[in-house]
Amino acid sequence: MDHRARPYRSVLYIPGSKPRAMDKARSLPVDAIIFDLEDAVAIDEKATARALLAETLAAGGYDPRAQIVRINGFDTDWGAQDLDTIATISPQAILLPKVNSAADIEALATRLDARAETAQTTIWAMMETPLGIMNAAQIAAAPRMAGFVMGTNDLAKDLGTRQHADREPLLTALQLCLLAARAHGLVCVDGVYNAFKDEDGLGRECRQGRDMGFDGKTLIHPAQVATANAAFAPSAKEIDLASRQIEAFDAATAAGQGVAVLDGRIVENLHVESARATLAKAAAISKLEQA
Ligand SMILES: CC(C)(COP(=O)(O)OP(=O)(O)OC[C@H]1O[C@@H](n2cnc3c(N)ncnc32)[C@H](O)[C@@H]1OP(=O)(O)O)[C@@H](O)C(=O)NCCC(=O)NCCSC(=O)C[C@H](O)C(=O)O
Ligand SMILES: [Mg+2]
Repeated sequence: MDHRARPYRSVLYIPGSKPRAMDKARSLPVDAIIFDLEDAVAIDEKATARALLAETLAAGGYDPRAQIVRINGFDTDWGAQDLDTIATISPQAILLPKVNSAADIEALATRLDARAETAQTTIWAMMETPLGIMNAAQIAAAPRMAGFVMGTNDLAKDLGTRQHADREPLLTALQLCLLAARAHGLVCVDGVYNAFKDEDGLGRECRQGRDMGFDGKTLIHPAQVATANAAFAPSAKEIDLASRQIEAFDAATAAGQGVAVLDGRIVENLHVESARATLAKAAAISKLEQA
């Protein structure tokens, strides 16, 4: 499936060191999984997590969920070995943490190009450093790029922001990354909500992310999945409006007019494009949930 056509409402991180959690994910209704070898894995567990993850992914059972592996950076003791091990199972996508520039992506792409097993592997970038945010457009345009994941914890740390429920200190960075992702046809998913037992707070942040234009939210616990799936799916009202906009525009076109009027508002070709995208997203979600 084309990476922009598939839903990414819920993108769950799973530590590569936790076999029970990796097993549980085979039955969770998530759109995508990030199998993590980076920050969720303690230093003395890095090697065992890497081997366990390769074995677990080779065993499979995660389709139709999108599967992304977050390796450690190449400036650490583990990044090169992570890639060597994970490459053997032809991963769908590699997520590179703390990306600062297009050169970081090009270096990973060169390593992937050198192996037959990773011919189809795409690259996702963690957008979580001030330099990375400033270089978002060139990173989005780099080879093999398919998606951005906002790393709001690292970003807040580097910026020295205070925590605000409305995330005001982070909004410029979030919007810059969305702009760059959309300009280059990438998926863009929002950062995690750390208080995983606070359903109301998560719901608010998901709605904010959806309003901004994110495709979905990264999650840290299964209890967060339903909230994200609901927030990032087109609502029944949106689906109804989209269908009626298409109908009204088709009728106007048949009558030789370029613009329709529905519920007191104009409907032009660009609105019909959005309406078709809404219906396509709803259909993709329905297909994924039935698979
Ligand atoms: C947050 C947790 C440490 C909580 O763990 P725990 O106390 O074990 O949770 P529960 O007992 O409530 O778990 C219930 C069952 O659910 C399974 N589980 C828990 N978490 C996950 C998960 N992420 N994926 C799949 N399954 C999960 C447990 O195994 C239990 O199963 P069972 O026993 O069979 O019923 C824990 O949730 C956790 O470790 N979460 C992931 C944390 C993580 O990945 N952090 C790194 C990513 S966030 C990040 O790095 C952001 C970014 O880089 C930035 O800068 O912002
Ligand atoms: Mg991070």
